[in-house]
This record gives sequence, C-alpha cells and structure tokens, in this order.
Amino acid sequence: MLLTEILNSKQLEVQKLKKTEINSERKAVSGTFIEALQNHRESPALIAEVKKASPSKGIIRHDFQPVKIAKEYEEAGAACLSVLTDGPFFQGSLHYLEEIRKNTSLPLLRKDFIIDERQIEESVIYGADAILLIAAAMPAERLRLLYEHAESSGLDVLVEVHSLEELKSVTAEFSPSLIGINNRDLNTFHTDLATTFSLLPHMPEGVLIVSESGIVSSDDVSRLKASGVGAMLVGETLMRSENINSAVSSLYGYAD
Ligand SMILES: O=C(O)c1ccccc1NCC(=O)[C@H](O)[C@H](O)COP(=O)(O)O
Repeated sequence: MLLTEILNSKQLEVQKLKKTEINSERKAVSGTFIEALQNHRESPALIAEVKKASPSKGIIRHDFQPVKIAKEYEEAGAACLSVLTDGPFFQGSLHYLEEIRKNTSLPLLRKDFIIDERQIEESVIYGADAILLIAAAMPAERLRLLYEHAESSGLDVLVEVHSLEELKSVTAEFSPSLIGINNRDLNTFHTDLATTFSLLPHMPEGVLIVSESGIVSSDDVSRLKASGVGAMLVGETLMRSENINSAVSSLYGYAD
C-alpha cells in the first residue's frame, strides 16, 4: 500500500527532524488561507498546486521552475497555492515553499504527509499559511491533536477525507473548518469526481469544502460549482499546461 510506504518514510524524516534545532521569528496568521478561499472572485475558488511529479504519473512537469509557476498562478487569479514539499515521492522541497513565500503574496498550503508536531513548526518557518492533515494517515484522536497544534501555531488546516467512514470518524472527534474531499484513492491512484458528490450530503453545515484531485475540464468545474463546493485543488491539469493563464481560464469555462 503506497500510503503506508509514504508514512513509513515520513517517520524516518521526522526522527531526523527531531534531532535538529528549529528557530524562527515567523508567525502564521490564523484564517489567512480560509479567508482567501471565501473571498475569491471565482467559484469554486482555485487552490493551484505546484507539483513536479507524483507516484502515479512520474514527472509531470519537466521544465519545473517553482517560483515562476507560482507567479503565473498568481497572475492567473488563483486564490491560494498548494506546494508539494515531499521529496522522495513527489520530488518536492521545503525550499520551494520558502522561495515561493518570498516571491508571491498568495496564501500557501504545505502539501505533505504531516504526522508530527515538529513538521507543523517547520511548516510555519518555511512560510506555510495552512497544512494538510490526511484522515487515512492516523486515528482521528491523533488528527485532532495535530489539528489543535496547527491552529495554535496560526495555521489553517485542510482535513482530507476520502470515504464516509473517515468523514464520520473525524467529525465525531472534532469540527474542522475546512474539509477536503480527495477524489483520488491514495492506494490505487484512481480518481473519480463522484467521490465529492457522494460525500457532500454528509458534510456538516458551515464547513468550507474543497474538492481535490482529478479535476481536468470546465465541465468538472461547472459540476462542482453547481454542487456548492467552495474550492477546488488542481495540480496535474495546470502543471501539464504550457500556458497557465489560459489553462485556468478554460477550467472556469472562459474562452481564450
Ligand atoms: O498525485 C498523486 O499521484 C498522489 C498519490 C498518492 C498520494 C497523494 C497523491 N497526490 C497528492 C495530492 O493531493 C494531489 O497532488 C492534489 O490533490 C492534486 O491532484 P491532481 O490535480 O490530480 O494533480
């Protein structure tokens, strides 16, 4: 199972991280990420992902210049950015997050497999405004503790679920403000937008919902909009495009 493999690799990273000293003046400001999604001019608001490679597709973007891509996303009108920082499986890096923080003003999601408080502190230092917590990665009690730690560090949290069972166990434990429905099965890599539509009726009132993964066309975006989803997270579709601005426009159904 790929997720288990990734989590085992993260355990080793965290062990090393715990041996290093972490010091920073930077403070994250609660609500920055969520408010940018709520106030975005388009619906669903776009979280555009800076993603070089993935375990399912290998290299997605050969000419990978993270800061250039981030600036293009900003110019194209993205509400927020997601930056993959996992090295072994996605060829991401915390340094990409750090450089993007210095060169854009958009709120940033650190996209990684967070399993420890120390990674949360590290996320603040490198410039994140939000982190991802994956329900499939740990019991809901542990997820709540990390959620609380992130919130008290000024970070917003995108809590990701893929099934009704995960959603129920999370919401029985605590009340996230931002829930991501991942359309991708993290073990088979199969993506299906139907995951979003099937989980939506079970979402608690007032939660901002993000549909994640496998969003490829303006038809997908119209269906998400009609269903009331607040935001969408798009990686591969935009990263494969030679012209990010026109790729964003065409997702929203605007002709070039
Ligand atoms: O992208 C993958 O293949 C993947 C495999 C296993 C775990 C996570 C994976 N992706 C992380 C993500 O959450 C996506 O990068 C993100 O939702 C964007 O998806 P897409 O638009 O399909 O690139």
